[in-house]
Amino acid sequence: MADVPAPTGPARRSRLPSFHQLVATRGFQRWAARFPLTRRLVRREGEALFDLLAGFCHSQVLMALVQLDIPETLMAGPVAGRSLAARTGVPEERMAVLLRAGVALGLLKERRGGCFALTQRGAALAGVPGLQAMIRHHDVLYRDLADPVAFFRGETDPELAGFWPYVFGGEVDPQVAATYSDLMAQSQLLVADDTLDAVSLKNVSHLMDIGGGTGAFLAEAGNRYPALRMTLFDLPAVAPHAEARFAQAGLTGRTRVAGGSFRSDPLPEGADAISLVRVLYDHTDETVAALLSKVFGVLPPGGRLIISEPMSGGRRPERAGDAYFAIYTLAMGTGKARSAAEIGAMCRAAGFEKVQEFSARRPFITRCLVATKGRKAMSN
Ligand SMILES: CC(C)=CCC/C(C)=C/CC/C(C)=C/C=C/C(C)=C/C=C/C=C(C)/C=C/C=C(C)/C=C/C=C(C)/C=C/CC(C)(C)O
Ligand SMILES: C[S@@+](CC[C@H](N)C(=O)[O-])C[C@H]1O[C@@H](n2cnc3c(N)ncnc32)[C@H](O)[C@@H]1O
Repeated sequence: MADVPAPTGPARRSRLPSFHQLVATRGFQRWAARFPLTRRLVRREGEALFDLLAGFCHSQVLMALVQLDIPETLMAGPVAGRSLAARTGVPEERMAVLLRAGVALGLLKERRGGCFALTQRGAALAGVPGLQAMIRHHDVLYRDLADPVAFFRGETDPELAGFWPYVFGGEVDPQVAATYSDLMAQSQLLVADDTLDAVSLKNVSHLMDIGGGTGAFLAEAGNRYPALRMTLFDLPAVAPHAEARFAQAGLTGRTRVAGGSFRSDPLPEGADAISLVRVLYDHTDETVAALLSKVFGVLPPGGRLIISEPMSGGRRPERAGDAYFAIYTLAMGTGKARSAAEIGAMCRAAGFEKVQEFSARRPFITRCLVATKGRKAMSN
C-alpha cells in the first residue's frame, strides 16, 4: 500500500464551530439522532454513509451470484438453498450467507422451505443483455483499484488498459478484439434503444457509425428506419465481423463495412450523419479533437454528428458518470468521462455550429449530443 501522509486537520479560524465541525462532533450527532425533527435525517445520512463503505461487499456478493450462475438458475423457478450449495460446490452454511446477502440487496427473495427465487430486480439482472458479462469482467477493474491511493496518484499499471488495447493505437490482436467486441455488442442493445429513442434519424439518408464495433447499433438503426443507408467504420480486426450481423438482419444491401483507423486513415465519405457511440470517452483530448475535426471534414453542410455515451455531470457530478465511468476510463489509461459541456466545446472547436443535448432515458446507460455543421460551412 502507498504511504498516505497523516491528515493535519482543519485550521481553527473562529471560536464558533462551523456547521461541518458541529456535525462531526459526537455530542451533536447524539442529540440529532434523538431529536424528533432530525432523527430521520440522521438515520438516512448514516445509512448512506454505511452503503458507501459496504459498496465493495455488495459488489462482491453480486459478482459471486453471477459467477455461480445463480440468476440463470433461478430464472427457471425457485430452488432450495441446499441444492444451490450442492450445484456450486459452496458449503451449505456459506451459501446461506450469500443467499441472505442477495435477499438484503433486493435481488433474491426467500420462499417457504428454504427455497430462493429472483425478485423483479434479480430477474432484470438475469435478463438485461450483457449485464452479467459486464459484471464478470469487473474482476479486472477491482484488481486495478485494490490500492486506490496509488491508483489515483497514477503509480499503478492498470490491467484494464490491456483489455482495451486499441486505446494506445497500433495493431490489435484479432482474438483480443473479438473478446472486447462481444462484450460491447451485448451491452450495445440498451445503448442503441436509448440513443434511437432520444435522437430521431427521420431526416437522415446515410448514417456512418465510426467505432461501430460489430454493427449492433447500425442493425437497430436499420431496423427502425427501413430506407436508411449505413456505413460501419472500425479497426480492420473488428469491422469485418459486422458483415455477418448485417447479413443475418437482412441489411447487406443497405450497408457498407469499412476497416481502418480513424487515427491514420481517411474516413469514408457520403454520409449525411455520423455517430460516435461510446467512442470519445476511450481517448485523450488530442485524439478526440483530431477525430472530431476529421468527422467535420467529411460531413456535408447541415450534416449531423450524434455522440452517445455516458457522461460526467460536470459541475454537478453524478454517480454513474463521475463515480463509475470516470474511474473506469481512467483505469483504461487514455480515457476520460467528459461532461456534455466539455464535449460540446470540443465540437465547436472542430467547427460545428450548433450542439444540442437530447435527453436520454437512463444516464447510466448513455447521454446524447447532436452537433450540426453550419449550412455555409466548408468541408476540410
Ligand atoms: C406489472 C407489475 C405488477 C409490475 C411491473 C413493475 C415494473 C414496471 C417493473 C419493471 C421491471 C423491469 C422491466 C426492470 C428492468 C430493469 C432494467 C432494464 C435494468 C437495467 C440495468 C442496466 C444496468 C445496470 C447497466 C449497467 C451498465 C454498465 C455497468 C455498463 C458498463 C459499460 C462499460 C464499462 C463500457 C466500457 C466501454 C469503454 C471501454 C469505456 O469504452
Ligand atoms: C467502446 S467500443 C464501442 C463500440 C460500439 N460503438 C458500442 O457502443 O458498442 C469502441 C470501438 O471503437 C473502435 N476503435 C478504437 N480505436 C479505433 C480507431 N483508431 N479507428 C477505428 N475504430 C476504433 C474499437 O475497435 C471499438 O469497436
